[in-house]
Formats: sequence, C-alpha cells, structure tokens
Amino acid sequence: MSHVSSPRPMTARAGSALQGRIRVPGDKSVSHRALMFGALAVGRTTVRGLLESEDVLNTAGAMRAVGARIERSAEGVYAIDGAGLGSLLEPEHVIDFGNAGTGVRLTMGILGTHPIAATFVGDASLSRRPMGRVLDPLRQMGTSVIARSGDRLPLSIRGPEVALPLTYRVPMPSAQVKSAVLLAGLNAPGETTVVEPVATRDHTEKMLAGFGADISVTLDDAGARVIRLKGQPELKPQDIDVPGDPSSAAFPIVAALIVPGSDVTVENVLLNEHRTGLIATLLEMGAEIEILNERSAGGERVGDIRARSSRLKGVTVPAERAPSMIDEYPVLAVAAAFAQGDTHMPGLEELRVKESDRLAAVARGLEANGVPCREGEAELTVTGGAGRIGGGTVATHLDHRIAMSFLVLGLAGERPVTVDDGAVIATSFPTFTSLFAGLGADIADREGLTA
Ligand SMILES: O=C(O)C1=C[C@@H](OP(=O)(O)O)[C@@H](O)[C@H](O)C1
Ligand SMILES: C=C(OP(=O)(O)O)C(=O)O
Repeated sequence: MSHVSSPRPMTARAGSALQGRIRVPGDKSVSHRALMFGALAVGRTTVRGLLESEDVLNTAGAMRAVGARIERSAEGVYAIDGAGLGSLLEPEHVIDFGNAGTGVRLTMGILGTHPIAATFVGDASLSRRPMGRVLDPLRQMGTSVIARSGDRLPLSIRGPEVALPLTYRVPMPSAQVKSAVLLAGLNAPGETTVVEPVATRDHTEKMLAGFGADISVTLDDAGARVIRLKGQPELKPQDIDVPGDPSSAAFPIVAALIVPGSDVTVENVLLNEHRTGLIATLLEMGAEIEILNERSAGGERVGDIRARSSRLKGVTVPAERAPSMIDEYPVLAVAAAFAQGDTHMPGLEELRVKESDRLAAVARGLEANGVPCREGEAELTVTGGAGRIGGGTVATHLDHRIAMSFLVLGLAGERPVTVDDGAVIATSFPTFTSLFAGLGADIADREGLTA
C-alpha cells in the first residue's frame, strides 16, 4: 500500500502546557522483524503491541504474499503461521512497500536467497533511496537482480537454487544492510559473517537468537562487531511483546522540554543501548529527564521516561553517537532551536538518504521558521534562542519525521508552524495527533479542526 492519500497540511501553535502519561505505539524496527521472523518460523508466533502503521502493515502484506498466514484478533494480537525458512512461496504480484526502507531492504535479504522471483515497488520517496547497499552483497551470494541504473526501485530479484554464504564488512553504519545480509545468510548453507565496524541497532541479532538461530557476536582487535550466523536453522515460533518505540517517544519528550510548564511521562519505552543516543544528548543539554520503573522485558531494557520543561544549552553531539539516534536528529534540531547557544551535529552523512534528504529538509524548515542554522556536507549547526520562532510552512517531502518534528517546533514557537503534509505521519506513528491532543497540544488540520 503506497501512501496515496492527498496531502494534508497541518498547523501546530503554542497553547497550554503539555501534561499527562501516555504510551506510544510499538517499536517499528522490532515490529517489522517480528512479522518477518514469524513468517520464517514453523508454527505460530504471536505478537502483542505490534505497531499498526503503514510501513509495518506493508511488511505484513509482503509476508502474506510469500505464504505466511497473519491474522489480527479483536484485541489487537497478531498470530503469524510461518511459511518456514526455505519454503517461501513466489509472490503472485509486485510487492509494494510504500515508504518503508526497513521493510523493503530486509525483505530483499530474506527473498534474495530463496529460489523465487519477486518485484518490489514503493512510493516516490522509497524509489529515490539507494538499494545497491543491499543488492551488492546479495549479488555476491548468487542473487540475480534487474534494476534501473543506480539500483533504485522498482526492481526485481531472483534467488539462486543454492546460495553462497558470505563474509561481508558493512561499508556504512546501517542496521538495514547488516540485517539484510544476515537474513540472506539464513537460507545459505554454511556460515555467513557480517563485520560491523560501527555498531548499529542489534534487534536482528537478538531476535534471531530468540527464534533459535545459531548466531554469535564477538569483537575483533579493532573493536568491530563480528556476527556469525549458521545457515539453515530451524526457527522456532515466539511470543513477542513489542515495547514502545523510542523514536516515537522522542516527539512528546522534546515537546515537553520546550513547552513551558510541561510534565509528560511516556510509559514502556524500549531502552536498547543502540537506541538511546537522543536521551543521552538531551541530558547533556540540561534536560530534566528521568527514567523510571526500569525493567527487563523480552530480553530488552524498557522504562518510563518523564520529561519536564527545561532550560536547554547547546552541545556538540559526538559523531560516533549518530547510529544510536539516527532517526532523532530532526527532532533534536527542534530542541536545539530552543537551547542557549549552538548545537553542533557532525557525522550525518546517512541523513541524506532517508525518506528525504533530512539534513536539507531540516535546514530549510528551520530557516522558514526563523531559526539560524548552518548546513554542511555531513553536519548541521543550529543556533538556539533566536526568538520569533515560527510563522513558516515546511516541505515534508513524504517524510514522517520531518512532519512530526516541525509540528513539535510549532507547539513552542511564538508563531504557528504549518507542515505541507501531515498524512505521512501514518508511516510510523498513526496515533501522533490524538496522543498530542490528549496532552493538551494544539495541532489542527488546515481547516482549523483538531486533527
Ligand atoms: O534496521 C532498522 O530497523 C532501521 C535502521 C535505520 O536505517 P539504516 O540502516 O538505513 O541506518 C533506521 O534509520 C530505520 O528507521 C530503522
Ligand atoms: C529511516 C526511517 O525508516 P525506513 O528507513 O524504514 O524507511 C525512519 O523511520 O526514520
């Protein structure tokens, strides 16, 4: 299902303080993987708290297309009857991933070593994003690819009868590339090894181990993670409880910090160490954030995050922290607009190949709303405390995180902020506007109706 609804401009304006306790929907990375690994297991996997957003529902459609049965109960629990690793069916139609980079790249990995053909399409945003980073290692494992120049969607693949296991050093910090190679390795006889010089989110490794795969992680002499996976395991079904998405929690947390008088708690948030870079950065900026009720659930750390309005100061974010907060830079830039002094963010090359060129989209959005910033090749510097923030319209370029980040800016600006399309928020956080309304935020569509 591509994003086909018409653009829906939305406006956020400053109003009352934000107050309350909320839960954000389930983590997007874990939700995609729960559906995929459930489809590869033999037997019934159940998933509670699955993120029911466009991206994840497209992955459910893809897994159905290759033979998994996926059903949702009235209580919202998903039951997945796996088709089984090595037994996937050839899809009868093109697989449409809409806006979802994770969905399409990980599915290419899975299907790339099955002896079936598949064709992938996506929306205008996904069709601009680079797929060569996944197709290159797949070609080395024996996958045939027909793609237009530059390895962009739409494209078709056919897996070999018997795939070749691979040792692959991931050239850029990308959990999607790492995961695609490991998932391809699942159906290759022998051992597939992925060397990851810069650590990225480890949900694939952890969840595959939970499903019974033989997978190990060690560090080499240079400190790179070495992930070894034995091919052709029998994956066993699991019961999964998906914790709240820290990348979604980022929006109410930053909003609470910058809207005067606010006090917001987001309950049951995933606190995986590869996902908490934003919290570390906000604490360095002087944010009043507390982690409460910290516990372990399903092999992950989770907790409640309380954020209160704070006097923030600008910081330099270490470049090596980027993978642990890669999706949070747009909303960090919004926090930085209200901090005293400069916030410097180096190491952002990967932001240029997300749903939009996020470095450019953030810089243009800040400029349109009176926030001074400097955009470099792979860095951004935001000068906070300028005053008279807001009054602009932001081009979202089919990017949910740009839309949500600038609506948060509008909640604390002197003037309202409009985003040209709020419909894209359904990619990852379909309950965004209703949860914000419950906290007391004024976010409305163009007609002035509360969204
Ligand atoms: O593996 C994942 O679930 C994800 C990895 C990241 O992408 P990259 O691998 O392109 O950095 C992130 O931006 C995306 O939202 C989710
Ligand atoms: C980059 C993102 O997702 P994906 O790559 O899955 O489209 C995101 O959600 O910010």
